[in-house]
Amino acid sequence: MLTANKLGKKYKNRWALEPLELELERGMHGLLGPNGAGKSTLMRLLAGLLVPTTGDATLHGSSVRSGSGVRRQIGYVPQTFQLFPQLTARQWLLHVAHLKRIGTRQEREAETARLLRAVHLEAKADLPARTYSNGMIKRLGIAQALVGSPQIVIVDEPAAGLDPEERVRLRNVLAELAYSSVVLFSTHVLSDVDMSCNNVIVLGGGKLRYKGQLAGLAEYAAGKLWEWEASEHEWRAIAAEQLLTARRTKDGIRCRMIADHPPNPYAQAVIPTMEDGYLTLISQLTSGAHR
Ligand SMILES: Nc1ncnc2c1ncn2[C@@H]1O[C@H](COP(=O)(O)OP(=O)(O)OP(=O)(O)O)[C@@H](O)[C@H]1O
Repeated sequence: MLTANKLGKKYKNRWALEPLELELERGMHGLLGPNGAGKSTLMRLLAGLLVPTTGDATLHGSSVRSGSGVRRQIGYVPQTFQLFPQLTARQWLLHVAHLKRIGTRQEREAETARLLRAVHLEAKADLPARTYSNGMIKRLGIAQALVGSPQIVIVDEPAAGLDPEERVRLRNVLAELAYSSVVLFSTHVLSDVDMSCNNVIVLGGGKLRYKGQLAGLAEYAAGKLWEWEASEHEWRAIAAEQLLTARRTKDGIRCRMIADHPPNPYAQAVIPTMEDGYLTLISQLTSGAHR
């Protein structure tokens, strides 16, 4: 189990991440939060790549910064992943396996073949990386983090810049890993969390705002989500940022809005999704209600 105990990071006088407590068990954990919320800071602290200002992160009781034994149990994939464009995926993974001191050449070759299969890169394994799509490069980034079978896999924004097909492929790769490892990934794509995670962590303004089951996030919007059919005139009178969605229908414009009270007599309360709950929580932060 990966545990954060009063884990926090300050730059000068400002908390990038206020001290928080977390316990991550095997499975998929989504990390959400607006830009600057502290997601990368948290992930780098958990991966042992940043020195915390307070507290520590531990894996089965040992600090993630206590040495190479623990470090080898944590695979980290940064937002942008640099590789040598002339190397093939196979050459790159063999090189990483060598750096991670994986046994004999034969063992390194077997590990490389296993990982190429795991991230579905076998067909392109012997082509230079400069010929790869963004999605393939991300999958290679994940494969290199998996060399040596770490128990913890931390991925910073795996979905960024990928087309929907590659996103699904990558999500499935992570979901397969989560059968046997702790997988933590950050994203701005709520549907990726909705489709693959049971557990979610929400950061906002450097603070932990929510941790728990995905279903619990929807509760933030319970009784606050309204829908109604507006005329074009009414719709134009509502500030765009107040609406979650506005969809043209044959009778007008179907508006969806978060508000403490019905915005008009025709608005009906609707059952919120996890995305509605997340947006409600974040809108409370920006309005100051949850500071
Ligand atoms: N090296 C640093 N020096 C000073 N401030 C930093 C440093 N790294 C991060 N910060 C600040 O800490 C806060 C959290 O940054 P972080 O990168 O963790 O956010 P994030 O949630 O990952 O954002 P994004 O979604 O934009 O990637 C931000 O206000 C950022 O400016």
